[in-house]
Amino acid sequence: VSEISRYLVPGDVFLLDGKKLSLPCDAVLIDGSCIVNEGMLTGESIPVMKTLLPLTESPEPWKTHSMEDYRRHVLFCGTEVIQAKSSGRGLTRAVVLQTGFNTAKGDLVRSILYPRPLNFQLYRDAFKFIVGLSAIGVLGLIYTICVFTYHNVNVVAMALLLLTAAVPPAIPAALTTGTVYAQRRLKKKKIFCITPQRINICGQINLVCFDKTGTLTEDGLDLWGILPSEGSRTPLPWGPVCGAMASCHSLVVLDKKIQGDPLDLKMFEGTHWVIQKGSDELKLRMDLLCVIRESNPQATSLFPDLFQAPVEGIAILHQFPFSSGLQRMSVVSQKIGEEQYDLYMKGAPETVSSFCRQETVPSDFLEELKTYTSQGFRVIALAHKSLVPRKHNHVSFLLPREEVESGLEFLGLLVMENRLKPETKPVLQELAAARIRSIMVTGDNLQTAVTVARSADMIHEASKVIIVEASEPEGSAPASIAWRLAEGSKTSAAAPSVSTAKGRAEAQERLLHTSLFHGSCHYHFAMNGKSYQVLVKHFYSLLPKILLNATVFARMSPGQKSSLVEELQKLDYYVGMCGDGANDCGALKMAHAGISLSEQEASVASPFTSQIPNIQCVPELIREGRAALVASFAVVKYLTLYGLIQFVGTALLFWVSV
Ligand SMILES: Nc1ncnc2c1ncn2[C@@H]1O[C@H](COP(=O)(O)OP(=O)(O)OP(=O)(O)O)[C@@H](O)[C@H]1O
Repeated sequence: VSEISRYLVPGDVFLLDGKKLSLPCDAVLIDGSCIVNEGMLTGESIPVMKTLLPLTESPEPWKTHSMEDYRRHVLFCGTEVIQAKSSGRGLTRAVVLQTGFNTAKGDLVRSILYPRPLNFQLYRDAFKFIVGLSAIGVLGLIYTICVFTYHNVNVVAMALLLLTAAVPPAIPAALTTGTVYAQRRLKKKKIFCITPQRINICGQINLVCFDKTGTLTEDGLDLWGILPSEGSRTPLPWGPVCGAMASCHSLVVLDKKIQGDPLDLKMFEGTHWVIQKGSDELKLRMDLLCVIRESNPQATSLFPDLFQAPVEGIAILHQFPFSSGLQRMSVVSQKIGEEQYDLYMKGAPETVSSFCRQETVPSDFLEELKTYTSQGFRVIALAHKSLVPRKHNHVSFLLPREEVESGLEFLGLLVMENRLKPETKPVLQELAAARIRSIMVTGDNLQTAVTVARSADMIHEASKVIIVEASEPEGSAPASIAWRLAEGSKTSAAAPSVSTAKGRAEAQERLLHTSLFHGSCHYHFAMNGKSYQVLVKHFYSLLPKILLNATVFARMSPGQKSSLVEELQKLDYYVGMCGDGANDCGALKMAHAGISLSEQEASVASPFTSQIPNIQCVPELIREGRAALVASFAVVKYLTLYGLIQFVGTALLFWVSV
């Protein structure tokens, strides 16, 4: 494809033969599936699975899907196809959608050539300042014309001399000198920048939003435990839970190494199974990925029950990939040598439980979830369904996702450790000491996020956390907001002791009112994406007051993350955003200074990219921004003073000399 890429036009069909390929255009997959590295686009270097566009009646099926759905079927220009798998009907095929500047890569080049105009006070003031100087220059011009016309001398050259003395032409250059040197220093610290004008803005940042997983906490979370919904808890016997852990992931084998989402990786490692390609021996097509039991004697002796599985392996027939918006992923799989198909789902516990038959969800599900999230664990739920072979034959996985993902059986919870990176706490303390606000914006559970924020010192031990729960209007009831103190918040000693439930509720309400409106104690608001959405829609006038003290935003979708950054900017904050994943892209672009933690040198995702995967880059960038700002300002002051002295001196000379 690369040789003929300049001949490609939208509508052309091309074949992918499985070799590595850097895509020359945006294309939609119509047959087979691909594994792609989209680091250039998202800053995230984990391989992403692209599936074929489902068949629909619509003449333009890609337009009927949401952006999130659409991305799962589109191969973007500039990204790299690592593997292409056919669907058994010949080679993998894709249709060209866009070429040249209209593609994703074109977007990157365009964002470098024509960055988004900056609405920065410094640049606005610099413009006003130059207009002021020009006015002085024009006065000088009039003065010279008057003086020299009176004495009948060559006016033009002299008049221009005075005009240019007042407006130093080097001012724009002076404004960029600081940034050029700062950019060089940042590069040495492995922080890359595609829009150098933003470096000056970094000096003004007074609020930084942080993503949690992979940014504040470690990416490779260790599997802490499994909590099956029924049966004995240790050791884990073969069954659907084991099947889900072995097959419900989007891991791939590249260069003999298993790669993919760190969460998937840890979960799969917990099973001690291995990934292998289909083979004649297994009576499976070569392009199918399967997970099989490993005959590792050491592991077998450690986990005897795990290895007494009545199945040889599981073939993964189809994947419905994970997306932050949906908060879940599922796979259709088949036990090797059996006719039956299985659907396994994993994702956020609240989301997964909503797809399950309610009788299969344990009655203490919410309490168990709270127990683990309040200790700061990351909790994932698993679910399963057997697909009836008669009805769901070999094309079962081509059925719409919603149809397959229904009436599931709840299997249990996976509990993963959420360890803070060693650099997180000192950096957050440094920012707090510099009076720069830190906010956590995450897709994870609210209680987990609050606990992590407390352990990272984002919320001080003595501070209260007030959970804001806003609900949509229901029937005749209008939209409402409820406030409640989060678990672990110390109630004030001054709080009156009330024994009745009603009295206690009233006392708590009074306490909240006092803390909120009379500033008697330090408090932080925390809310989830749903409540944030309701506040934006129904309580917009209250939003600024809440945002001024909100520190934790959990279960935020990518769209809500960028909307939050925009709302904070409306409050005149200079907002920095530091994130690592594809779900942060919108917010990274929206912020005054978006910093993506990525192995890539540049991505369309954000103006700054730090190759060192921790938040130490944030104070570095603010420091360099301030240095650049101060240097630029000092040079501008020097040049202006120099120009004005020259202006006055020349004007006096003109007066004296003629
Ligand atoms: N690979 C995955 N498979 C299934 N569910 C997942 C997977 N990764 C995350 N989840 C679930 O979806 C939720 C949202 O994920 P998302 O990637 O948006 O945010 P996050 O990784 O939890 O946090 P952050 O926004 O801080 O990176 C997670 O809290 C988790 O419950």
